[in-house]
Amino acid sequence: MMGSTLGTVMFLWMVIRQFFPYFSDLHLRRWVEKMVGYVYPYVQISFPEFVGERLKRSEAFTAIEIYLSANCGGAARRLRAELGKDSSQLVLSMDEHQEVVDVFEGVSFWWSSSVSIVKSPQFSFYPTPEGKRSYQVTFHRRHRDLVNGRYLAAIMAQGREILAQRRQRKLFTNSPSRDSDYRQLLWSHVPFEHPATFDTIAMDPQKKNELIQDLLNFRDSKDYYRKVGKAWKRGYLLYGPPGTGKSTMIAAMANLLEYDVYDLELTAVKDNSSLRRLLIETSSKSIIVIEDIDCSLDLTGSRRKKAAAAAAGEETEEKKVKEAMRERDNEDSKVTLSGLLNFIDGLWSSCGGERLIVFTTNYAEKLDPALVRRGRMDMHIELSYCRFEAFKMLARNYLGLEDHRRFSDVRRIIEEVDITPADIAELLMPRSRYGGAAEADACMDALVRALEDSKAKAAAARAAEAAEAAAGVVSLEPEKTTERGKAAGKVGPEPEKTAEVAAEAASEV
Ligand SMILES: Nc1ncnc2c1ncn2[C@@H]1O[C@H](COP(=O)(O)OP(=O)(O)OP(=O)(O)O)[C@@H](O)[C@H]1O
Ligand SMILES: [Mg+2]
Repeated sequence: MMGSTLGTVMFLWMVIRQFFPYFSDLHLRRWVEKMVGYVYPYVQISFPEFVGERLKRSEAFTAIEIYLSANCGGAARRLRAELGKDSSQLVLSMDEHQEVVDVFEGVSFWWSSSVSIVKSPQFSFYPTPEGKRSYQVTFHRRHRDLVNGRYLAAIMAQGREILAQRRQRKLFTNSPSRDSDYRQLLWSHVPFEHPATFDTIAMDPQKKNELIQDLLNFRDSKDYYRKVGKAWKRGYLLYGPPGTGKSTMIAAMANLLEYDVYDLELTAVKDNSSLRRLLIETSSKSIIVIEDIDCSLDLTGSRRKKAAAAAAGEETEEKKVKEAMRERDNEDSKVTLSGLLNFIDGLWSSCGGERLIVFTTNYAEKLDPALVRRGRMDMHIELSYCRFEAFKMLARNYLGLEDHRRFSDVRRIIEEVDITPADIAELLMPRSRYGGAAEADACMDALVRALEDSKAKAAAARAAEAAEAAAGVVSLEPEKTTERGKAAGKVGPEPEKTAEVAAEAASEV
C-alpha cells in the first residue's frame, strides 16, 4: 500500500514539474511536501547513533537497539551478533537495512535501520565510525500523541532495564594525571569480577545484618533523599588491622548492590581540580574507594612542619634528610584536606547520585575529625580480629563444617588471642583438592596449634614488656620502686603463708 502511494506521489511530482517549470526548487519542494502531507499520512522519526560534539553514543539509540532485538529480533532476516556479559551468550540485534514491525497497544510501527556512508573523513581526535547508523520509525500521524506520550517512554524504560541486567560491571582506576595530555582518559577499567559476597565475609552477624540493611535502604531511597534535600550518596569508613577484610567488604558491597567500583589512588592525583574532574567522570551506581586514607594524604602536613621547625635544634642530620625526602614526595600531589572534603560533599558531588564513598584505614584515630564526622562518613564500621562467631562462618565456608570436636578449644582460645580472619582463612584452606573429613581434622588441629602458639607468644611478649617497664622504672626512680615493692609485698600473699599453702598442696598430691 505504501508502495502504491509512493508511486502516485512520484507521478504527481513529474506532472507538476512539467506544468510549472518556473517554480523555484525551494518553492516546489515546500509545495510538494504540503501536497504529500494530504495524501501520505505517515510520519517518520529518525534516531541517529551519535549525538553531540563528543560523538557520545545516543542513549535513545542504544535503548531502541535493545528493545528491538528483544521484541522483534525474530522478524528480521539479517542479524548482528555480539558477545554479551561473561562472554557466554550472544546478543543479537537487527542488522543494517532491515525492517521490522512492532505492535504497541494495537498500533503498528515500522522500524528500519540504515547506515549512510560518511563522505569526507574529517580530522578528529576521536575514532569516527565508518558510517552513520540510525533507526527510523514510521507510523500514522494520528498516533503522534501515543508515540510522544507512551511508546517512546516504554522503549526507553525497557531498554534501560535490559541494559542494566546485561551490564558487565567495571573496576576503574585513575591514571596518573599529566598536564600535557588533555585528551587522555581519566579512568581506565577492567571487568569487575571479585567473587566476595556478604555470605563469605566473617564478622559479627548482627553488625553484618545492620550493614546489609543500611546498603539496601540506601539503594531504594531515591525519593527520600530528594524529599529531605540531600544528595543521594553515603559515606562509609572501614577501619581495622591489616587482613581483617576491609577490601573484601568493599567487593561484597559492590556485588550486593551491583555497582561499579572506582578505586581512587590519591597519590596519583595532581591537585584539587584534577580530583574534581575525576569525580565528574564517575557514573552513578558506583562505589568510590580511597584505600588507606591516612597514608595517601598528608593530612597532618602543616602541623608536622611546625613541629619539625620547633624541634629543629635537636634534630640529627639523618632525620632532616628523611623529612626533606618526604616533603619532596608529597610535592607531586597537592590534594589537600579541604579539596578532599569538597570532593566528598561539595556541590560537585551531587552530580550523578546513587554513589557510595568508602574510606579504609588501619588507624581510625589518626584521621582528621572533619573527615570522619557524620554526614561525610555516615557509618563507621570496625573490622576486627576474629572471634568465635566469625570463626564459625569461616569454618563453614572453607571446610563445610557446622560443628567439630575442636570447636570448644577454638572457642576458649580465640577470645584471648588477636588473630586476623586472613590468617585463619589461610590455615583453614584444605591442602589437597579432595578435602574430606581427614583433611578437615588436619586443618582444625593446625589451627588450634597456631592459636596456642600465638597465645604463648603474646604472653611472653607481655611478660617481656612488663619486665622492661619495671627495669625502666628501677633505673629512673630507685626510691619509688622500693616503696612500690614494699606496697606490693603487703597486697600479695605473705611469704610464710605461701610456703604453708605449697606444703599443703604437696601433701595432698
Ligand atoms: N572477615 C573476613 N571474612 C572472610 N575472609 C576474610 C576476612 N578478612 C580477611 N579475609 C581474607 O583475607 C584476605 C585479605 O583480606 P583483605 O585484603 O580484605 O584485608 P584488608 O583488611 O583489606 O587488609 P589491609 O588493611 O592490609 O588492606 C582476603 O583474601 C580474604 O579472603
Ligand atoms: Mg585492603
